[in-house]
Amino acid sequence: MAGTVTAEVTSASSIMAASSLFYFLLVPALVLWFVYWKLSRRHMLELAKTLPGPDGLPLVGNLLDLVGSSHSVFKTVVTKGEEYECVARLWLGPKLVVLLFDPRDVELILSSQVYIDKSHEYKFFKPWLGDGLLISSGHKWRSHRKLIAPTFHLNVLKSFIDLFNENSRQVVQRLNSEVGKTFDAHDYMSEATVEILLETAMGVSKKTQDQSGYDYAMAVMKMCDILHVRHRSLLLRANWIFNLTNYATKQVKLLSTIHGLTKKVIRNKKNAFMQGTRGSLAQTEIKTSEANLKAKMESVEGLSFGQSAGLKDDLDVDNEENDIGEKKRLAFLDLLLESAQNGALITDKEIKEQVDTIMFEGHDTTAAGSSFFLSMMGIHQDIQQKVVDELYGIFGDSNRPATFQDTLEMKYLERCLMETLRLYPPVPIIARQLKEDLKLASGDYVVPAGATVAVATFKLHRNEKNYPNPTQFNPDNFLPERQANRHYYAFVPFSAGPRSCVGRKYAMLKLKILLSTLLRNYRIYSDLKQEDFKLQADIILKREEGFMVRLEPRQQMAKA
Ligand code: HEM
Repeated sequence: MAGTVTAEVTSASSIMAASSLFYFLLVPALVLWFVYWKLSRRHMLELAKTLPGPDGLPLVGNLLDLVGSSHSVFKTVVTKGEEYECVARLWLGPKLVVLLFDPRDVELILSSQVYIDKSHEYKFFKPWLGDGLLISSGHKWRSHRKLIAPTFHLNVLKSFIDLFNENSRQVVQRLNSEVGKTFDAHDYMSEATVEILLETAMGVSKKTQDQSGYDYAMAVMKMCDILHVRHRSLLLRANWIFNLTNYATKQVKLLSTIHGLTKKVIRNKKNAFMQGTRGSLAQTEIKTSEANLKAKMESVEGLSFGQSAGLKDDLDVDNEENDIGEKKRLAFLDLLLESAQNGALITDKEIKEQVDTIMFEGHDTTAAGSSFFLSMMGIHQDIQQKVVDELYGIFGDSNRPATFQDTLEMKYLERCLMETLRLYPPVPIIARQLKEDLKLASGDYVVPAGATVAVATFKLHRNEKNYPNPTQFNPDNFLPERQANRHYYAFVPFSAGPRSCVGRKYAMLKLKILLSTLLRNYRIYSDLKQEDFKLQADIILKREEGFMVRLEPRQQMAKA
């Protein structure tokens, strides 16, 4: 008995000794780690001190500015940003974020092959988009970009024109039930853009779609809200804390809707492949002889975004690399499935990630862009009339579908679209992680390695030096002569350089057909003015109150 007690006492005291040794070692280990952490950040802190920026509180920095509703945060950031002309430094807890607003600095970031990695904030997309084009880096990004960019080549896009027209007419029919009422145009634009993507890039016909694009679009919107909350909250950035919250449960549910659709799309397409229906939508044989290369280059220039304003288009770099020799052009999902069958280019998991990426990037951005465009037309009746006059010049009283040539003639409509993307860029922030110091061109500043650099397109596009009276909706900002005198990086709604948007020609062609069809059929009104917009600081720029407009049918497009 006495022996047992002695043994217990001995074992208890050895546990105590071990735990005191643990604490004895833990404290110096923590101190050492803290000293190392401090020293490793010294360079960053010293350089950060030289950058202009609002004062913050100890430990949390400027995080309190990000507390509140999406709209109030947006307003606070925009108001505080007014003080800073080219660059502003923010501390989000220990995280250094440097916002750039000067085109010369924006060029250094976006045109670079070095500052090419996305910032840590993009990792919250991972459960949704995996290692898709938007967030991947290094060899994987490069090889997949090379594979995917040509699937949005002009010759593929031209084969989508009938589907763009057909879907646009269906939107016109659906909108018939809203005539005379005030309603949120974004709901219709979201549904339409999802369905158009499914039929074109994914090549899945309407008959095989048994789930509405609307459910998918709504789930995407709610997912973006969750990601945005995580961007703003220091606590929710940690996965282990996030996973304990209600947000994580919601995310699982939303992802099951989102992935449910994309999995079904791939399954349907694979079945069609097995049955021998390959590349049914967009397969085009192209012989790149010298003569048709010339013709092709001319037509590509004809569909650069901003063709009427003479903007250069760095997408051609992607396509030039792939333009050598004789080629078979396939639409996006056809090409990915064929590449997977032919060998090692892409795995099933990677196909799924790219489909999720294109479905997201391809619909939410264009839904926002088209909804802002309709709002602008509703507010600026005189400008709407000018667009309609142009369309009358092209189509007369006919309600025939638009051809590719027609879209080239929609020069004023295109200017209105670009002006919309200037004032309301659907992607209001583009962020990169700096692995090396960056010397800015706008002033004597160096942004240190380790910082997140964010191109704030919203503010960049409203710089008075580049756009006189910058908050006014003025499509003439995109007259060729005005554009020629402006820095190329003063307008980057699709980003620019090696990581620019692969879908921008697709977006421009689709938007021109969709929006011209809507304007040929309806006159649009808005009771709210631009000053009334409650813009939301979201992943994709939105209006908190919705995109409220009213419609009246146009009997014909005759001049007013
Ligand atoms: C008005 C419409 C659109 C706008 C304003 C837009 C804007 C952008 C921007 C700013 C980026 C860079 C994002 C970043 O670096 O964080 C981007 C990338 C991307 N966009 Fe778009 N986009 C639009 C439409 C589309 C469409 C229709 C597609 C596909 C069908 C698409 C596919 C992509 C992809 C895959 C990327 C990632 C490219 C890469 O990192 O290599 N986008 N887009």
